[in-house]
Amino acid sequence: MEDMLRLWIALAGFGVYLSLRTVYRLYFHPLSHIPGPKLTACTHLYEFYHNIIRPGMFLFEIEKMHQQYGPIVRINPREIHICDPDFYDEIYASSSRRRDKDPKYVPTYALPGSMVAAVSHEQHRFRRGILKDFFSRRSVAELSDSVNERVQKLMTRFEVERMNQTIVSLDDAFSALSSDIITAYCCGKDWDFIEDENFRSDVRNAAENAIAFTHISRFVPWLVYAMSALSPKTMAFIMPGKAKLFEFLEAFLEYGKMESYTGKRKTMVATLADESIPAKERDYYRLRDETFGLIAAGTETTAKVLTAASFYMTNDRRVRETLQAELKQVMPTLDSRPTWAELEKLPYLSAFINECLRLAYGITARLPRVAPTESLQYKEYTIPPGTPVSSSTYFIHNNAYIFPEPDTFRPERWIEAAEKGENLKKYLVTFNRGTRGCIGINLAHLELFLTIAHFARRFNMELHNTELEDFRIVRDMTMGVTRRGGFKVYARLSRVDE
Ligand code: HEM
Repeated sequence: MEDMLRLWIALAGFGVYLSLRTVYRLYFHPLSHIPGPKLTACTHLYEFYHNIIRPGMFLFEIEKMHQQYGPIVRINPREIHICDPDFYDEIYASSSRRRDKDPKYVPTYALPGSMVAAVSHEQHRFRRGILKDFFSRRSVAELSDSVNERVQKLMTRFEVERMNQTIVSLDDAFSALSSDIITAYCCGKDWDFIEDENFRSDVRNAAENAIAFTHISRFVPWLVYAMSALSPKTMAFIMPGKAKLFEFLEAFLEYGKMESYTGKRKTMVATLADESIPAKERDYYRLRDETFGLIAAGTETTAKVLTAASFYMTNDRRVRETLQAELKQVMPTLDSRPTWAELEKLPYLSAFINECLRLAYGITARLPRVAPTESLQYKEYTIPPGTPVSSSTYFIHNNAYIFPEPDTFRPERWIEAAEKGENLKKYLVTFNRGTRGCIGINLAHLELFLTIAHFARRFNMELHNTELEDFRIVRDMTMGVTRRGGFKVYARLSRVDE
């Protein structure tokens, strides 16, 4: 009887706590003046339901909130989403202003030792500073020959598939290419996935595992730390793809610490492990997470844009013919080897790549940033310091005011804007912006220009089991997911006439 009484008192106490918390969140919380549904202001369960029970659907709920409440909404008790492209650079500000990551959001990446998961501005700056020279325009340009070598290897492989009239899974092929490029740059050697019969990529499998856990990791953050410490056997049971990659990485980490890539430049791994770095910033978990993060970030994102490119150049004959006609100017024969700089000067190729970047989105997740010491002012709303604020790429790239008929693939929009003196690129945020934006943007551009140019100059395609609907995003699992998972293109290749 006494136990029952205690239980009732405990339940009543909990009920009072929840009621008081609800009243506080609704009427006294520093964000109580921000528009949005009462339910999202009161509880995280709304997001839990729309991201875990209905995996990856919260992004579309945010879209509905904006339709009802306007450009600024409180999407959960402690977070704001702003759908106004002209406010983007305030949220994702450059180095003169401090931007932290949200500690409640970084478990999404399940890589606590990486730069992408560093919460404070200072820790991030330190981690990014170690590697930033590898990704400067000059360093990446020096990498051109080695990237070109791998692109040519893939083209030779495609030539064999063409002669055999095989149906090629282009997304697997591009994933093999991008993971070989970044692994070699990072660790000093690659897995040679391009030569694998099925373009098998353990990086791709690991990324798929990570995507499946992305929202769960955030709601159950201790899982991330528990997973990091799992024995290889247990990890292999829960996340076979990630376990396999970690297994490979161990050997690569050892190799990368000793070997230099070009003879004059150290590998990224060796640089991360250098004795000048404080010991706790170069332990095994830190090296493993950073390397995994670099390889995963450099693989699926780039491969996704290349896959989209292969589809859009085939889906519209006019696009393909315009692209091929322009490419012939710098690639008079199928064996021509234009430089990156020469390709960048081609207006239609550049416009085509921008349009692929727009509709591939990169990351659809909302990527919150925190201004720790600064109040942000959005119209009449003051956002207090310490508030996580975000603006999803998905909404900016689909903004019909900036990109009329946003669902239509139309490279000409970039050329027309340039002719009118409009800076449309300001609204292309596939790589995010500011201090925490993509470090790999130059490398991604190099890969996109070289691969698309050589592929489009040499091959035409007949699509199989692939249509426009396969490129519509139906879920946000950090990466945008379609009805059949990632972007997939199946095609039979044929040769372009000299
Ligand atoms: C088309 C290809 C790519 C796209 C769309 C893309 C997109 C992005 C985005 C949106 C972010 C911000 C993530 C966040 O805020 O949490 C990011 C960060 C990052 N990206 Fe990329 N990326 C691409 C290619 C690459 C490549 C080739 C690399 C090479 C290693 C790379 C490495 C990274 C790293 C390390 C970060 C974390 C940067 C930081 O926290 O300072 N990315 N990328």
